[in-house]
Amino acid sequence: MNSITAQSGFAHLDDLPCYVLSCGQAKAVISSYGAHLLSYQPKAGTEVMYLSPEAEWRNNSPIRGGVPVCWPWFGPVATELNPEQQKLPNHGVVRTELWQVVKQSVTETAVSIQLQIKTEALPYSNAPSSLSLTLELTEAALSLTLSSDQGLQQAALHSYFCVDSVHQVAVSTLAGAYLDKVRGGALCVQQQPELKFSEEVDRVYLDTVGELALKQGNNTVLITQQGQDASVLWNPWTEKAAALKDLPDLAYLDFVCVETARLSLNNTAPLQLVQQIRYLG
Ligand SMILES: O=P(O)(O)OC[C@H]1O[C@H](O)[C@H](O)[C@@H](O)[C@@H]1O
Repeated sequence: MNSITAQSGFAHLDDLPCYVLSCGQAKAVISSYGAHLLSYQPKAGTEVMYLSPEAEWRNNSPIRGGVPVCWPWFGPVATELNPEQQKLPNHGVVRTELWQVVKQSVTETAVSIQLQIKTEALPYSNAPSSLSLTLELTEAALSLTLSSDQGLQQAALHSYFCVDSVHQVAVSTLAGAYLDKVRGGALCVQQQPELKFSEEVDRVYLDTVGELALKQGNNTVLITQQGQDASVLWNPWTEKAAALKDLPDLAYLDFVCVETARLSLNNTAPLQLVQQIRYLG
């Protein structure tokens, strides 16, 4: 029977408020803390998302792993959004807030939940705004849709995908221009369609296509994106992983981040950012 059930705690994250969605063999777990997807299993025993065994959620910590929601800025806040130069967190303000569940739906073919957060004022605007994340699970795929009636903001679905070994993974199609944050944001061009990992990667791909494929061995995860103007590929590699307190030193081997992002600060259109994840075993 398809269902949505409330659950307290997930993995080692005691008391974390969660919802478990089941659709046929597929299962997803989302927390209302940050509207944070924690797990996606297209079938029993097959986990698609990476969750750090050292992730924390108390004391205002964003959860390391799953799908953090970044909004209304990505990375360090841009000066345009922070004219008073306040000390503001990386990746916006909603990763560590409790969201409200505003809709739930269970049918024979799909299970969905919508979470919403309202803010009275953002650092750069006194206008109230609201943001919602809809998670839809079918037997074939999991979709995350992040929407807001506001433009002029940044947003990202910062997905951590688990891999057997980062050395064995390729992400395609990523040919084209990218900003290399490991090299001070230098504008570079990738000639080949695939990205393989052999060092720290922190790249903002600008010519981003609607469907990316994360391949390893016989498995492929298809990542379909809409509403994005960039895809961010991240793996911290050895030194940065060791420096992150909520990630085991060797955990850089276990995941890659493929992030669907909208980074333009000039886009006035309402936000509608979609990432759909499909596992082909
Ligand atoms: O440690 P966090 O705030 O979660 O950020 C983790 C990473 O997110 C993105 O991938 C950025 O491009 C990286 O520069 C950043 O290090």
